[in-house]
Amino acid sequence: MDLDCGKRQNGSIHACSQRSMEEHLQETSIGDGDAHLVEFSEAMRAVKKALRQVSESKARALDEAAEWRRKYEMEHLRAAILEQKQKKREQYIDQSPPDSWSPAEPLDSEKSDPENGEESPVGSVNGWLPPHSNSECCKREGICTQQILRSHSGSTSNMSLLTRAPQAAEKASFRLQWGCAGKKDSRNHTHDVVSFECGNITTASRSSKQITLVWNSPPQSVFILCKPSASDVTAICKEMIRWLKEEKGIGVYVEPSMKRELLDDSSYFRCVQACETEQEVHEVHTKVDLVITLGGDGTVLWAANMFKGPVPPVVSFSMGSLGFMTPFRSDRYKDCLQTLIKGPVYITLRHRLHCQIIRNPEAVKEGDDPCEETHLVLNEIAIDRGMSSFLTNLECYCDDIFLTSVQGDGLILSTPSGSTAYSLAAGGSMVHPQVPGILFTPICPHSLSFRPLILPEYVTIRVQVPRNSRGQAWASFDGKDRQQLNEGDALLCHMSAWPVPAACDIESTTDFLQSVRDGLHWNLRKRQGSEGPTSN
Ligand SMILES: NC(=O)c1ccc[n+]([C@@H]2O[C@H](COP(=O)([O-])OP(=O)(O)OC[C@H]3O[C@@H](n4cnc5c(N)ncnc54)[C@H](O)[C@@H]3O)[C@@H](O)[C@H]2O)c1
Ligand SMILES: Nc1ncnc2c1ncn2[C@@H]1O[C@H](COP(=O)(O)OP(=O)(O)OP(=O)(O)O)[C@@H](O)[C@H]1O
Repeated sequence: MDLDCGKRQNGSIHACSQRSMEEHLQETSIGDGDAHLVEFSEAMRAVKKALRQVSESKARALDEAAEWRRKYEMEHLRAAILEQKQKKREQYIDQSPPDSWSPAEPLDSEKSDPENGEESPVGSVNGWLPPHSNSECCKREGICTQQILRSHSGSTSNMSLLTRAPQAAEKASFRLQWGCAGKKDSRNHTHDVVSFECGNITTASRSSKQITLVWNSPPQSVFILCKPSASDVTAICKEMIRWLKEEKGIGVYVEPSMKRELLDDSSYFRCVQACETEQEVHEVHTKVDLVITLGGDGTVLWAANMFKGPVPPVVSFSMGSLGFMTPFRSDRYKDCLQTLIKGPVYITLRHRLHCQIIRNPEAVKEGDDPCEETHLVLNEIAIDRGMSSFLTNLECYCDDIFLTSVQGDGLILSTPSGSTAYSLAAGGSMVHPQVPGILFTPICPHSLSFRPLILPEYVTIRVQVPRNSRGQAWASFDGKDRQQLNEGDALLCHMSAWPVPAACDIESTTDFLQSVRDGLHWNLRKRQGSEGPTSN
C-alpha cells in the first residue's frame, strides 16, 4: 500500500470538511437572542474539534505504521545478515585442520617454554589450533585473531580473506605474552575479566595488560608503506631496503607505485616485491612478518586500511607533522629495527571498528543488495551534514535500544586510538588505546546537554537517517571513502576482531602519554611562582 498516498487522501478529505465548516461558521451570524443558532454553532465547533482529532490520530497511526514497517524490514535484514554470518562461521568451524596440525601433538598453548620452563601463553602463534578451540573469545567473527596471525602454509580455506597462494618462505612465528607494570605475567592470558571463587568476585585477571611480542623465529619479510610524493621518505625507504637486504637478509614488499619509483632509480630494486593484484593485497598478511610505515598518522591509517582482516605487527616511523601513532624516529631506523627484529617488543593492540551501510530496502532496486561493502576503521566513522546547510537528524540505537537523536552537524563513532583525532576536536575525551570501548561524540549538537559518551566495546551501534529527515548525511571512514546516507539508510557499527598490533617505542602507556604531552601539548601551562600571597 502507498502509505504516503493514503495519508494525503485522508488528509485532503478532512481538510475539505474542516474548511467547509469554518466557512459555514463565518457565514452564520449569531444574534443575541438566537439560542438555537448559538447551540448549533457550538455543536458545529464540537464536530470540527472531533474531526480534527480524528484526522490527527489517523496521521499519527499512519506514521506509526510506516515506522513499524521500517523497523520490521530492518530487523528482517539484520536477521538475514546474522544468518549469513552464522553460516560462514559454521563453514569455518567445519573445516578440517591443516596438514601441519595433528590432534595427537600437544598444542602450543599446552607446550612448556623450553627457555624458562614456564608455560607458553595462549597467544602462542606457532602452530594451528582447532578453529573452535578459542571460539568464545571473538564471538562476532567466530575466528580468534590469534589463530590467524600465524603461518598459514598448507591451510585450505574457502573464506576469501583466508585464501592464499603458495608461499616462498615460512612466515616467522611469534607468541604474545601478557604482563603488568613491566613484569611478565606467569599465568596464561585469559579472556575472563571477572572470576568467581569461594563466593568472592575479583577482577584480578584483567585482559588488557601490557602485551609483549616474542619472536619464535626471526622475521623474514617486511612490507614498507610510504607517504607518497615525499622525497625524504623515498630516500629513507631506499636506504632501508638496502640495509634490510644486505645486513639482515630480509625480503621487502612495497606498493606498486613505490616499486616503479625505485626501479626508475636503480635496477638494484628488482629484488623488491610488489602486491599488484587485489588478491595479492588480500593475501599479503600471510607473507609478511612486519609492516613498516614511513610517513605521518595518515600513512598508518592507509596501512591499516590495506588489511581487511588480520594485520601483522606494524612499526611506524615518524615522517609527518604530528605523528601521534608513529613513535619511532626515522633517523634511528637501524637501531630501532635491530631491536624489533630481535624482540621482545611491546605492542599496543589498536582496536578497529567494523561498519556497514544498509540502504533503505524501499529505495533499493530489485536484485540489488541493500548491504554495502564493510569498512574497518582505525580512527573513526564520521557522519556529517556534507554540503547541506540543515541540521542532520540521526537516530541512534545501542544494541537496538533507542539511544538518542543527534540534531547538529553530525556524529563521530571513534575507537580509543581515534580519540585523539577528530573526536578530540569535537570535544570527546582522550582515551588510552588499550581501553576497550567505542566513543560516541556529537559534532556541534544543537542542544546544551549533549555530552560525549564512551560505550562498552561489545555493543552494536545503529545510526539511522529518519524518513522525514530534512538534511543530508554523509559518512566517511578514517576521513576517506565519503558516502551519502539517504532517508531510511542505516549504518551498523561494532568492534572488529582484527586489531592493529602497533609496535611501541618504549611501552604502550609511556608512548601514549608522550604523544599526548609532546604532540598535543596537553595541559601545558607556565608553573606559578612560589612567591606571593598564600592561603595561611
Ligand atoms: N577537525 C578535525 O580535527 C578533523 C577533521 C577531519 C579529519 N580529521 C582526522 O583526520 C584523520 C585522517 O587523517 P589523514 O592524515 O588521512 O588526514 P590529514 O592529512 O587531513 O591529517 C589530519 C591530522 O590528524 C592527525 N591524526 C590522524 N589520526 C590521528 C590520531 N589517531 N591521533 C591524533 N592525531 C591524528 C594527523 O596527524 C594529521 O595532523 C581522520 O581519521 C580524522 O580523525 C580531523
Ligand atoms: N601509501 C600511500 N598511498 C597513498 N596515499 C597515502 C599513502 N600513505 C599516506 N597516504 C595519504 O597521504 C596523506 C598524508 O599522509 P600523512 O598523514 O602520513 O602525512 P602528513 O600529512 O605529512 O603527516 P601528519 O598526518 O602527521 O600531519 C594522507 O591523507 C594519507 O591518507
